[in-house]
Order: sequence, then structure tokens, then C-alpha cells
Amino acid sequence: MAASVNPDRSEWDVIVIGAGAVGENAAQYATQFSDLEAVMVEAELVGGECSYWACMPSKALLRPIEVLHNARNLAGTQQLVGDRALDAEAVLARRDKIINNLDDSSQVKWALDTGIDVVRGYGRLSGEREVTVTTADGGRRVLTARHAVVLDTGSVAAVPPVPGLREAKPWTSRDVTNLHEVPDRVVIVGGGVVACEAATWLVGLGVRELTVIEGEGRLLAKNEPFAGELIEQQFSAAGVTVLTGTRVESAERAEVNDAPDGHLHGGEVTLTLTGGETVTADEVVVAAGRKPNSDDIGLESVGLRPGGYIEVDDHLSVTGVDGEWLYAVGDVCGRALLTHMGKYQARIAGEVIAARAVGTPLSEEPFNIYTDVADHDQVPQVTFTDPEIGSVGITEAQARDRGLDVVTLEYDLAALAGTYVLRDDYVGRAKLVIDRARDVLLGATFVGTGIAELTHSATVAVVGKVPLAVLWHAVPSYPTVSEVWLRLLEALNSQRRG
Ligand SMILES: Cc1cc2nc3c(=O)[nH]c(=O)nc-3n(C[C@H](O)[C@H](O)[C@H](O)COP(=O)(O)OP(=O)(O)OC[C@H]3O[C@@H](n4cnc5c(N)ncnc54)[C@H](O)[C@@H]3O)c2cc1C
Ligand SMILES: NC(=O)c1ccc[n+]([C@@H]2O[C@H](COP(=O)([O-])OP(=O)(O)OC[C@H]3O[C@@H](n4cnc5c(N)ncnc54)[C@H](O)[C@@H]3O)[C@@H](O)[C@H]2O)c1
Repeated sequence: MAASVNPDRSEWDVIVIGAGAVGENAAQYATQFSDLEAVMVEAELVGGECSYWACMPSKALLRPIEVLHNARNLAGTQQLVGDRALDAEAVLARRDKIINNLDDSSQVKWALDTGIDVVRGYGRLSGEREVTVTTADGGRRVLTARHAVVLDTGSVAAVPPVPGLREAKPWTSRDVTNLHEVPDRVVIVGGGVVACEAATWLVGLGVRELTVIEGEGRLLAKNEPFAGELIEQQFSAAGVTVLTGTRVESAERAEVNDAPDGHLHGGEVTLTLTGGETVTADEVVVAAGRKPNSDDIGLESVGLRPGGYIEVDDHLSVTGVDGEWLYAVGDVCGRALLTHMGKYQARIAGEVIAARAVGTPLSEEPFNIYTDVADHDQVPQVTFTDPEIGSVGITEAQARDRGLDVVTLEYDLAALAGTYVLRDDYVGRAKLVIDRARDVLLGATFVGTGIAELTHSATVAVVGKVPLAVLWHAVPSYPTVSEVWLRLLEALNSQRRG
């Protein structure tokens, strides 16, 4: 949908460069309770990576796999589904519906209906409060902001500097979430969140030979160690080869093509690994982290160095720029590369912009709407593997690295009545990291079916610094997975009495 904005208009109160889910929130929060007017400049699709190439398509692909696995592992439904495979075509069709066939009309309509303008084109800062937009036809449009410019330019998949890898035109997260053909043999470079989720749906969709190569000593290295270990066990049981502590030395692909996202990018590809071992596959997926989109957005025009994550303060103002007019939110600020955290930052930035525009002082009280608290060690995340991983706060290793005196508790989730009825072969584990002196939770990790929704209870406990003595009175319903709270607190009580 073409954005219906007066082509001669050049001034708004707020300009947001990048209309990802995060940029949309920044524009909304800056304008909804103020007299400010905002425009979003978008080079591709309004809704950004999350809506079309990341969260939404990936979760659309994973959901049928989870349902099938649950049905396969439950006497009664097991007899119905047997070992039948998913209807891959139907799963891909549902994925396409969920991403609106890469059509952003409904998101543009939302913006315009909300009173937020949209300018299509590539935006670059070209001075203080000034953005120059290059349109698809090569035209240029200079926009000025009366109050603020917000950078929400996101990130792209980082391709490690391995000889031959870039030339092999590997799949990235864009291809693997938008796949249209299911390769027979796949090798994934990286063993983090993107890799583990993608491995889950690739196997579910029928990839016959899958190898995951992770440079660190374990999968999902940012989580508590048991999370990656449980996922590795599940992958091995599904026939996936997991090579940890292994790096790719070189890649070779004789035939490459210009096929669009999600189609094979050439003939077979061979990766040579540390030690000289080789892996050959029909497609290679690079899932080795992200790179911020900050190289070519005009940062130099306001005295900042291009490239890298853009540093912000807790009001999401870009540091090193005077006048409190430049903000950065979402992946490009590097605080937490997650949609929900980016949107939280955007809500803060929007409120700050609206307040500063009318001279309202920003509250310095804890837990106000103008200050980023959660990005400091209170970030929740759910990884939708099978089993799922939910975590919030810091791990035991992070706590100990900071010299904190912590108590840890672990519990086998399979030992609960709530999980016993959920799935016949339940596999799962929970861990709490407790600050001994303050008797509050610093971190929690749950691995298991049905834990995604449990994660928020831990987030409330961590952010609210709920004393464990108080948590004892938060009684979990029976029989639910939440009963793990009771078991963990019982374990703590016995430790203390013991
Ligand atoms: C495979 C995958 C799965 C994921 N799943 C989850 C999940 O389940 N949950 C979760 O919380 N997070 C998930 N993430 C992370 C999440 O996608 C990102 O954190 C989120 O998209 C960041 O939002 P953003 O608005 O900052 O950036 P983006 O979504 O990247 O949006 C940036 C926008 O800016 C535009 N843009 C860039 N430069 C310019 C410019 N110069 N001018 C104009 N427009 C520009 C881009 O076109 C884009 O639309 C996933 C990521 C991947 C890769
Ligand atoms: N469910 C979710 O919330 C979800 C899902 C997907 C992605 N994300 C977000 O997207 C971001 C990007 O995910 P990601 O998985 O790309 O990054 P990541 O940082 O989580 O994992 C990348 C992994 O690749 C490994 N690696 C890097 N270079 C390598 C090499 N040359 N050889 C082998 N291994 C190598 C790293 O050691 C690391 O473990 C994450 O920060 C995550 O927050 C979130």
C-alpha cells in the first residue's frame, strides 16, 4: 500500500527511521496522549523483521510441530497420529497467511488510522533534527523534526568472515523463516536461539540430514548450561548432529544462483571444520548472531561513528549528542535483541519525547514511565524449541562473575503432577538463582513443554523483587506446571532447615 502522505509535507514533530514493531510503538507512544505528530520512514515493510522474517513466521512454523509432538507423546492421540509427518505444504501456507504474504497494507492502515504518517524510502540523518529520505525511484526528500528523531533501524544476520561463506550465498534467518522448499540436507552455522528454533522446524518439516555447528562448548550458551544440554539431547534423539566447540574454517559451493528468499541458493555446499572434517549439505543456514543497521544511516552527520550498536541512556537518548533530540530503540541500540524489549524501550522513548516537548520534568522515582529498568538484568525470553526454554534475569555464572553471593535451586519438572498429565514423556528442569542476602530472585530458567506462559510469573518476581517469604504465599494451582514454584521453595526451606 502506498503511504498516503502529502508529498510536499516536510515537517513533523517526531520522525522515526524504521517502522519495525518497535518504531511503531515509539511513534504511537510519542503521539497518543500529546499534541505531537509523527511520521515513520520505512525502507521495506511496515512491521519490520518481527512481523515478516523473524518472530511471527518462526512461531507459525513451530506451533504445528509442538502440537504434533504433544499428540505423539500422549496415549490416545498417539494412536491417531502415529509417526505421520506434518503436511509441510499446509504449514507453509499458514505461515504465509500469518505474515500476510509479505504485504504490509494492514500495518500501514493501522498507522494512518492512528494518525501516524508513513513515508516509504531509505532514511539517513543529514544533520540535527533532519532526515533525508531516498525513495525507490531515486528521489530525495528532506524531512525535519520539530522535537525528536528516533532510530529504529534494527539488525541483519551477521555472516562470519569465513573464506567462501558469503560467496556461497548462505540462507539467513530471512530464508529459513520464509522457506518455500525444504532442503534434504542442511547445515546450520551457529547454535544460538535462531539456530535451535530453526533446527526444530526444519526437522519437523522433513529435513533428512541436519548438522548444527556451534563455536562455543554448548548450544544456547547464553542460558543456564542445562538448557542447551536438554536441547542437545532432544536434537540427538531426533537424529540431528550437533557439533559444539567447532568452527567453520571455509565454505565451498561450485554453483550459486540468485533464487529469492527461501529457495535453494545453489548446488551442494561443503563446509570444512576445525580439524579438517567436512560437512556437505544442500543448503547452509547462517545463524551466528546479528549486526546492527547503523553503517549507513547518517550517524556521521551528527558527530557519531557509523557502525556498531548505538549507545543510549536510560531515557533511550543517544549518548554523545546534545539537545535531547535523538533516540535509539530496538535491536539497533543493542540493549536486548528481542521484540518485547524493543517495544518496552519504544514506550519509554515515546513518553520521554512527549514529556520533553512540553517541558514536563522526567520523574527520577524508581519504576516511572520514562526510565528503562528492565534492560538491566531483568530481561525475559522464551525460546520456542521443543521443549521450550523460558528465562529471566541473570544466570548463576553471571551472578558469580559479579561476586554475588547466591543460592541456587533446581527441580526436575517431570516430577510434577501438572506435567505428568501434560505429556507422557515429559522432559524438563527449572532453576532459580537467589540473592542470599536480600532473599530475592535474580534469575529463573525453565525448560519444558508448557513453560512459555510460566516465564512471566518469574519476571514479576524478579522485577518486583518479591521476597521469597512472600512468594511462599503465592499458591500455584493444582495440577499445573506452576507448581514448580512450590517445589523450588520447599527445596529452599529444607536447605535452610537442614
Ligand atoms: C528468526 C528470528 C526469530 C525471532 N523471534 C523472536 C521472538 O520470538 N520473540 C522476540 O521477542 N524476538 C524475536 N526475534 C528478535 C526480533 O525479531 C527483533 O528483536 C525485532 O525484530 C527488533 O525490532 P526492531 O524494530 O528493532 O528492528 P526491525 O524489526 O529489524 O525493524 C527495523 C526496520 O527498519 C527498517 N529500516 C532499516 N534501516 C532503514 C533506513 N535507513 N530507512 C528506513 N527504514 C529502515 C527496516 O526495513 C525494518 O523494517 C527474532 C529474530 C529472528 C532473526
Ligand atoms: N524466541 C526468541 O526470543 C528469539 C528467537 C530468535 C532470535 N531471537 C533473538 O535474535 C538474536 C539473534 O539470534 P542468533 O541465534 O542469531 O544469535 P545468538 O547470539 O543467540 O547465537 C549465535 C550463536 O552463533 C555462534 N557463532 C557465532 N559465530 C560462529 C561461527 N563462526 N561458527 C559457529 N558458531 C558461531 C555463537 O557462539 C552463538 O552461540 C538473539 O539475540 C535473540 O535474542 C530471539
